[in-house]
Amino acid sequence: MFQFKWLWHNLKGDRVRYILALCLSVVGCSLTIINPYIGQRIVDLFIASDDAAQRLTTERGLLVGLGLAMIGFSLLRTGLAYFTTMLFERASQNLLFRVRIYLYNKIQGQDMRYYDRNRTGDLMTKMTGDLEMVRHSLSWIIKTIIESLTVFTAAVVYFFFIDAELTLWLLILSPPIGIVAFIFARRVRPMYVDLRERLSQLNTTTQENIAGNRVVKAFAREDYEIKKFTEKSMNYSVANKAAAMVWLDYFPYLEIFSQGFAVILMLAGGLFVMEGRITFGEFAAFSALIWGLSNPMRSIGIVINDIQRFFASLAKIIEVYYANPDIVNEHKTEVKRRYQGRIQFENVSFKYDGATVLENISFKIEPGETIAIMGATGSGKTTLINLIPRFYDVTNGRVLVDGTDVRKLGLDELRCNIGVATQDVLLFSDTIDGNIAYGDPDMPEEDVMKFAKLAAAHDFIRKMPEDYNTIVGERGVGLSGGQKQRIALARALAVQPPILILDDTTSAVDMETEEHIQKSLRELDFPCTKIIIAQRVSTTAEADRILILDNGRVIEEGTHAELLAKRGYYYDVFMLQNEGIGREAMTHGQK
Ligand SMILES: Nc1ncnc2c1ncn2[C@@H]1O[C@H](COP(=O)(O)OP(=O)(O)OP(=O)(O)O)[C@@H](O)[C@H]1O
Repeated sequence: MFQFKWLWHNLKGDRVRYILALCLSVVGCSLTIINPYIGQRIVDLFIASDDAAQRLTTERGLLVGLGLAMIGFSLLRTGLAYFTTMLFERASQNLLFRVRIYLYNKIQGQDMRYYDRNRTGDLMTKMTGDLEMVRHSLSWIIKTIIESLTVFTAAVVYFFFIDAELTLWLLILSPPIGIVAFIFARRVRPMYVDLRERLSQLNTTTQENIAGNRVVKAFAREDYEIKKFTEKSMNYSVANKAAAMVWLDYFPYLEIFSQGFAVILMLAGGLFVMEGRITFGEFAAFSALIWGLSNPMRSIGIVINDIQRFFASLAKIIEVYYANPDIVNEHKTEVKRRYQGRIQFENVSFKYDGATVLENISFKIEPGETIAIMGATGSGKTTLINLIPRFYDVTNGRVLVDGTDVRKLGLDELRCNIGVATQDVLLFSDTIDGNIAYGDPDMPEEDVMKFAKLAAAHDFIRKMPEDYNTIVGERGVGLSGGQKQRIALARALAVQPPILILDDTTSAVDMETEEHIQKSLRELDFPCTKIIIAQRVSTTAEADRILILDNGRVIEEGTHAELLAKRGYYYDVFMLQNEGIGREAMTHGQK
């Protein structure tokens, strides 16, 4: 079975430990028949025999020996159980650790499309609850199954040796129990698949709510969110109860059958003792071991439930385990080169799941040039720049960096050559220093400060309680939008990339600060091609060229002056943004 093959594969390094644990479990559980056997001897020799009183004096040594053997085997079994539990725990925890790291690497290695399709809450469930379920299955469920089967088999074999007919009478109950268990398992399985899905929805809602708590508060939608969460929680709870209730449908039958063992033993065994077919001691041995037949039947429901949970969780983990990104680093390089920064788009088109977003785009950027991209919201600006570091691959055409198709460059080399400040600023829960030096953790503090100054962030950082060592909260909590943008800019500059991409990075900063940033960008002390997405004409005016995007097409291209002269989209935006100034100038002119 594929799932077990997968487990076996991932037990690599702990296989010997795990097999040893299974073997010791079998040995330990087989020993359960020894004490009933000793008990049988004691009853037959020293309690039920005609000369029992005499034996107590003549064979006292044997009695003491049997008593000590009972204690000894009990201790041995306890010791084995302790040791095997330890082995199971170690092996399963090691597997959990290995698989978790592997899955984390897998998730890290996925491309943007994967993140578009998978919800964070679902991925978190896979990395936590599902993995823990698999570990639990390995250390507990499989162990329980093996132990139950061993005890059951050992008891049956021992019973056969004592009396085959009485054993067959007892085993009469096994087929109906097997049938009930089979029907139960078939009915409950889809319920656990559904349950797992509901858990993932619950976690997604929780994650989105916590991450988006500011929006919730800003719109005073706490009640709505609580209601939404309660609904998801209720869904999960209802599904859980439904699964538990199914078990209750079958539980009475299994319980009755399990108790039936004791009844059959009492009736048939009693008759056999009266007929002299078995001794009192043998009857006592049956009684002492009958739990070995009934207990596995009792726990069958719990085990089946856990097995279903295990399969539902394992399926989810295997999904991540074998998910392969479309964009992979096929051209790994030993040494990462520094690019010149020449960029070319050649008839590039791009679709998101069938929807065309960019169409036939061609342009060229020479090393060191600054290109501004402007266009209405949703026109495809972010999508366009996402194609340069290969966050997505083109649908048609080519994106070339330094004359080579980006698909033929080493992915890590390519990305190391590009500094990006994204539109949604994400800072890590770390110090400001750690955030700026994210691309190069060994960066000296003076350099961190240098880049903070270039990004106009130094002054406000200085005013923070612990300067550069101030910890910013998750996603940069504690900073204003403009401050976050400036730290993100410093982070992008700090890698001194030959290609710098700024996606609306100065939208939240004031004009004066923007002026400072623009001056810094003009005077960078390393060669750098800059692509700046911006909505403000003040940001784009000084670019070497401006591209205007509309509905995924370049509709205008040229310098500030050229585009103004064209009197197209750029001119309209310019007039709109400078309406006041324009009117004033006209009034002055008329005077
Ligand atoms: N991950 C995605 N999956 C599917 N469609 C997407 C995805 N990201 C963007 N789109 C769609 O692609 C189009 C272009 O989006 P894009 O983010 O590139 O626009 P933009 O010009 O950067 O907009 P803005 O100025 O608002 O940032 C939009 O219609 C958007 O809905």
